Amino acid sequence: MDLGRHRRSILDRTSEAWTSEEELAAWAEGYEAELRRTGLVDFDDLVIFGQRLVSEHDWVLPLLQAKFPVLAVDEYQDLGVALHRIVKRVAFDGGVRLFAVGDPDQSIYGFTGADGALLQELAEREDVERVQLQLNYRSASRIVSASEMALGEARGYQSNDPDRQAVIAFVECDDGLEGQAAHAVAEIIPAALAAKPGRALGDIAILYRDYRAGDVVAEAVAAADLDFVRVDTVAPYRKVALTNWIEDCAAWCAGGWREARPQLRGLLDRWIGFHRARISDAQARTELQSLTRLLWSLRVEEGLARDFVASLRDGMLDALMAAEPSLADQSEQVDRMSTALAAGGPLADLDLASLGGRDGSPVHLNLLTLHSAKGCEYDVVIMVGLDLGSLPWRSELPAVRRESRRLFYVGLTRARDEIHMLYSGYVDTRGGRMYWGRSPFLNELEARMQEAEDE
Ligand SMILES: Nc1ncnc2c1ncn2[C@@H]1O[C@H](COP(=O)(O)OP(=O)(O)OP(=O)(O)O)[C@@H](O)[C@H]1O
Repeated sequence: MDLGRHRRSILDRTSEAWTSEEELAAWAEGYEAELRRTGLVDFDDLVIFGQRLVSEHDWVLPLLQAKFPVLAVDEYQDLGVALHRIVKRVAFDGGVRLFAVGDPDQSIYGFTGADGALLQELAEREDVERVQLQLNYRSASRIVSASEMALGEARGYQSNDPDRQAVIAFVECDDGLEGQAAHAVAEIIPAALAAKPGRALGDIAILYRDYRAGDVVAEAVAAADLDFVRVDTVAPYRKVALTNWIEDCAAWCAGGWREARPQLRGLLDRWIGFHRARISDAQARTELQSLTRLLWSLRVEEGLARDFVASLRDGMLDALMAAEPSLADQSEQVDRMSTALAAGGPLADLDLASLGGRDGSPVHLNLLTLHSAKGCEYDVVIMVGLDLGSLPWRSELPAVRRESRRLFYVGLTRARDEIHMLYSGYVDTRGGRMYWGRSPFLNELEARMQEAEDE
């Protein structure tokens, strides 16, 4: 167990759980003492202090309730004990109305201390009304059943359109990950594009376990001259509120303004939200007028994303970032965005519409880690690297193995119409090439599908 996880998951410092890990507790306490001495807090502190604030001070509750009468929590399965305790305290002691959504089967952040069982615990309370959704509007029925078989648990999910056709393919490829990526590019993608009129690259995703696999896939996709967006840790910039806002402004300026997609009002509200210091109503009005004028002047049918971002920065954004120290981390991502868009950068040729549509862009193939695919959906999902030693790792403790299985489940449930599972039967490790066979998840899934067909 690492230091961060120890701090995040054990809240009571006098408990046996804290003290029994003597060395870890000493390190954690020494680290925290150093933070306090230098007047710093780290990300874990934000949650730990928040938890202490609401737990130890009753007066905070009515204040929170007055300002936030309703608390909505999405992806509840990703919460750890500290956030869970905050939610319970403000909802059940503080009278804040709670609306929580989640799916324990998609809990894939156990390594950060997240625990899907906390959602179950919440749902089992007598004062909580539990609503279990059963109808799946996303995936064709065979995909819904296959996902349940992959999970190994009957959940009773039904597709809303039982007649929709699906492709579920187990594909063995020579040449490891390179061969799998090459096969996806040369065979699966062209066939998928041809299979449905109007389908575009943006309706297809390639999912992989980590950024190293992402590099291999990106290389194959780039070699075939396909446009793609990559959402993982080596993406050119991270998605933060400011970069999302810039992308949405780009979507609006590239033609979205005609149909109010996105709405200008939302862009303006988010702009005001970036100001941490309180601004007067008059100031806010002036800002909004200037921003509306600026965005209106930046509308173009076609143009380079680079010019747009430069104008937005010169016009207003740089001044905001300079004035708001709280935006420092986000400004760094805006700088990374500008660098990626600059001549010679990986996104140098990106046009405005594509910047606006980088999430769900109709013309860009999506390359994502399984973790970042959560919450997304595509017509066609291609999962690569489904070999033992990659997904799952070879020797995993049972709890880790269960999480790997859920990761596989998350991948499968992203697909609307087609799911392609690629493997080679071996993995390349530091110790050389290991012929451990394909993922046991595939063996089980195929056997269960066969069994169901035979019945
Ligand atoms: N009542 C409905 N009628 C028609 N389509 C719906 C309905 N509810 C959801 N959908 C569609 O089903 C798809 C999945 O919905 P959504 O993304 O909200 O599911 P989710 O539970 O968050 O899924 P996951 O957690 O697996 O990502 C979306 O394309 C959504 O538009």
